[in-house]
Amino acid sequence: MNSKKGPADAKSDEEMDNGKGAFVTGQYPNLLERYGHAQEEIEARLADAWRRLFGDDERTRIYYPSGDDMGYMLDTGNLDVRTEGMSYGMMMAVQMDDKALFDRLWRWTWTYMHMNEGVHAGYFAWSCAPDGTRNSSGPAPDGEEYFALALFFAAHRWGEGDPPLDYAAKARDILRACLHNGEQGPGYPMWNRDNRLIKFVPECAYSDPSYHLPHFYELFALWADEADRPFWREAAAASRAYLPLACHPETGLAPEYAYYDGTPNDERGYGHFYSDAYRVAANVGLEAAWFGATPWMAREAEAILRFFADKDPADYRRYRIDGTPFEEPALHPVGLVASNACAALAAPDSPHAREAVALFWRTPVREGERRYYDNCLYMFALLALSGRYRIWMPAA
Ligand SMILES: O[C@@H]1[C@@H](O)[C@H](O[C@@H]2CO[C@@H](O[C@@H]3CO[C@@H](O)[C@H](O)[C@H]3O)[C@H](O)[C@H]2O)OC[C@H]1O
Repeated sequence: MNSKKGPADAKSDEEMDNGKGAFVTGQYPNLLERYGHAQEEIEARLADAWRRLFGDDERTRIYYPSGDDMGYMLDTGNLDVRTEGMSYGMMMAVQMDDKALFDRLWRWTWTYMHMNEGVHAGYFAWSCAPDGTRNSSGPAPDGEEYFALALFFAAHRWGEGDPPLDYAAKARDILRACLHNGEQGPGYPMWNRDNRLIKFVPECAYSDPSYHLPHFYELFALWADEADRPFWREAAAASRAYLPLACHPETGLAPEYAYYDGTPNDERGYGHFYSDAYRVAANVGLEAAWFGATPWMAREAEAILRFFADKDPADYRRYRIDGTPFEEPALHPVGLVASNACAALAAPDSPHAREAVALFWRTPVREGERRYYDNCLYMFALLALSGRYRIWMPAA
């Protein structure tokens, strides 16, 4: 891996796709400051959002302590606990250097969600009730990928502890299951071993564009089992090649689910730009902050920013990826505002980047029943736009 190459030094798409690995910048753009906010103001906003999400404000909280040493993130709209939310909470906690919170979330996850046996052994049940009862024995791969990276970062910030706080060992176990389940008995890998694309669920043959995190896979290529490192490097390249196929060239919108050739998958009625898909903009933004933007990433960010520039969040809808609106309103407009703002990291000079970030800055965290997903995307956006969403490397 090369180092000290900043986001300004945009790489060609080929350079990112050649399987040789991306660049660690070691520097994180603070777009909020660049766009005129004082550092104290930014810190205050971060602290306030953190309090609202993880404190005891019943209007905005999404975290609930449980017993002496556990806690969970509640999907307040569905009244369940999801691997998505638990892994997001862990990623937020490690970025904010809150080990106590991280450990509470991980203990809950390990106790109630981790599966030791059955066809999905080594994975985590994607949805549980707040008392820990499983609602499903199936996993959702976006949880596993976030768990793995959050655990590596925890190991690098705080060191390995006793099981289950042996973070890096657990991260490697998860990634091993993700690639090798099914090789010696029943089960399915979470990545298609031939095309190297992440699946929507292990037993299906299609993908969810918002699950593609090439910037995570570059780091798995450094820290996973040695034998699997080449796969992770290739998975990063495969995802970078896949996203341009899945995202509409004019609007930048991705469908929730897509086939391996990128075409929207309407089989289950989710081949449109809806909740899951909002994360593509945030992912592109974070990848740009970490490793720089390829020309495609900059074009993709510009397209999304342009598409939403003349739209009022109160009127956000479900859209076909060509931009045709449905009557149905967006379920998570605050999350969409937040993710769109992140896209500015890949195109900071685009004419709509400042407006998107200003809109986010004017938007408060969400209150009410549907707040969980919005507020997760909100916190990630605040971290990314302030240069506080970072790669934690192993101590030298
Ligand atoms: O069928 C399930 C499938 O639903 C599950 O996917 C997880 C849940 O949906 C995704 O995020 C949701 C986006 O919409 C918001 O309204 C929800 O609050 C979010 O949770 C999430 O990324 C997936 O992990 O995966 C397993 C399948 O069996």
